[in-house]
Amino acid sequence: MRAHEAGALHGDLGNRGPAWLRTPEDVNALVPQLWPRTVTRAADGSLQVGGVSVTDLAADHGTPAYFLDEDDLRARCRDFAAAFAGADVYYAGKSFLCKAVVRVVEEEGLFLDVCSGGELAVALAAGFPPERLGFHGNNKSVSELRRALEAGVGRIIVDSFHEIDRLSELSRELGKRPGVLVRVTVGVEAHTHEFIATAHEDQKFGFSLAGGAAFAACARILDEDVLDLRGLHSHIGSQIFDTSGFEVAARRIVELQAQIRDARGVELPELDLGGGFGIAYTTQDDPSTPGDLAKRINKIVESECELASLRVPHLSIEPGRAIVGPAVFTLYQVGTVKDVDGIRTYVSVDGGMSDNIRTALYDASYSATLANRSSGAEPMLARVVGKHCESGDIVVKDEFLPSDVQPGDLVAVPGTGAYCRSMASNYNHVPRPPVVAVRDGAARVIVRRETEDDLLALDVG
Ligand SMILES: Cc1ncc(COP(=O)(O)O)c(C=O)c1O
Ligand SMILES: N[C@@H](CCCC[NH3+])C(=O)O
Repeated sequence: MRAHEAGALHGDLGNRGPAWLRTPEDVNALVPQLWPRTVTRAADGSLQVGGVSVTDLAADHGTPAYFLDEDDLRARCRDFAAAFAGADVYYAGKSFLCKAVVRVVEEEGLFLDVCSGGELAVALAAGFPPERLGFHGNNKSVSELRRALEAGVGRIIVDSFHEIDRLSELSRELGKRPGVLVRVTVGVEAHTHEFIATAHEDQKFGFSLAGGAAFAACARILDEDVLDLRGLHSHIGSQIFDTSGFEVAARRIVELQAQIRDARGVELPELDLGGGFGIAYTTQDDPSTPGDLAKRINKIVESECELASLRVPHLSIEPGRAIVGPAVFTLYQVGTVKDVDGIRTYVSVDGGMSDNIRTALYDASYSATLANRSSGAEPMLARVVGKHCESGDIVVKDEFLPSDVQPGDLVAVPGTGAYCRSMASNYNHVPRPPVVAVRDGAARVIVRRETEDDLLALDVG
C-alpha cells in the first residue's frame, strides 16, 4: 500500500504516515529481516557490520557510502545454490555488479547473468568463466553479440526476430554455434510495480506466447540450425512475493515445450524461470526463503512436465535482488532536520535520489535507523530526504527515528544492495558513493567514490 493511499493520520504524533507503520516499542531495535546478518548494535549503541563500527567506517570512507556485508552476500549465494541444487543459479548482475562481486559469485559456484556490453566487460575483466555467463537484452547490438560470441558466452537469451537474424549471421561468420534460450512472454500480470513487471503482453521483452511469436521463434531457430536451441526462458518481473505468478509462468512455458515436442519432435533440455524474488524493505515484507521457493518451483515444473509427458528440463533461475539487496546498507550523515509545522519532519541526508532512485521511480518503501548511537528519545515519524534539487528526492518516505536526531548523526538505510548503486546517477553533479565490503573486522573499498575530477574528466568542452 502506498502512503498517500493509506492516508492515515498518526494521532499520537500528528504526522502523516502509512496505516501499517506502527510506533516502535524500541526505536533502536533492528528488525532482523531488514539487515545484513552481521549487523548488530554495539555496546555504545552504534551499528557495526562485520565487526566494524559504522562510526569508524564513516570516518575512514566518508558518507554517503554503501557497505556490503560480505559474509551475508556469500551466505545468500550459498543458500540459493543449496536450495536449487541441480539447477543453475545465475546471479543477475544488473542488480549490482563490480569485479569483487563477480569473484564472490564465481567462488560460490553461481552462474552470472549480464545484459549489456558493459556488464559483460566487468564479468570478463574479473575472469568469470564465459561458459557460465548468460547474456540478456531486448536490443543487443551487433558489436555486443560479436563480443559475446568471441568470448564464448554460455547462453544467449534471444529476445526478437531481428536478434535471431543478427546472431545467426554473426555465428556463421565466426563459425560458432552458441547455446540460446528463447525469452517467452507468458502473459502473467505479476503483482509488483508496473515498471518492473515483465511478462504481461504489452511490453518490450520477449516473444509472445499467446500470439504465437514464441513458437515461431523456436521454429525459425530449429529450421536454420545455426544456433543451438537449448530451451525457453521466462522472467515475470521483480520484487515478487506471490509465487503463483511463477507457477502460471511454469505451466504455460511447459505447455509450449510440449507444443514444440509435438510439432518438431524436439524436447528442449533446459528451462530458465528468471529472477524476481522479493526481499524485505520494511516490516511489511515477508519474503520466502530460497528453500521454500525451490520447493514450490521444482514441484510445479515436475508436475507440469509429468502432465505433458516431458522429461523435466534442466532448470535455471536468475535472482539478483534476493542475493545482493539485503547484504548492503547505505550510510548517510544528517545535515538538517526541519519540522514543517504539523505536517512532517524532514531529515536531510548527504545523498539522495542519485544513490537511490527507487523511491522516486517506483514509489518504493525503505526503512532507516539512527546508526551512530542509540537514543532514549521518543520515536518521531520522519521523512528522510536527499540533497538534490527536486522535491521528489526522497530516500525513505516514512520512518520512525528518535526525536533527538540531529545534524552530524548517521542514518543507515538497509536493503540497498540491489538497483541502488547500479542505477545511481550524477544528478546535480553529485559524485556517486563508494561500495565498501566489510568482513571479519576489515573493510575494503571495492568501488571507489567518484570524485569531482572524475566528473570533470568527462567534460571535455
Ligand atoms: C531477465 C531478468 N532476469 C533476472 C532479473 C533479476 O531480477 P531480480 O533482481 O528481481 O531477481 C531481471 C530483472 O528484473 C531480469 O530482467
Ligand atoms: N530496477 C528495478 C528492477 C528491474 C530489474 C531488471 N529487470 C528495481 O529497482 O526494482
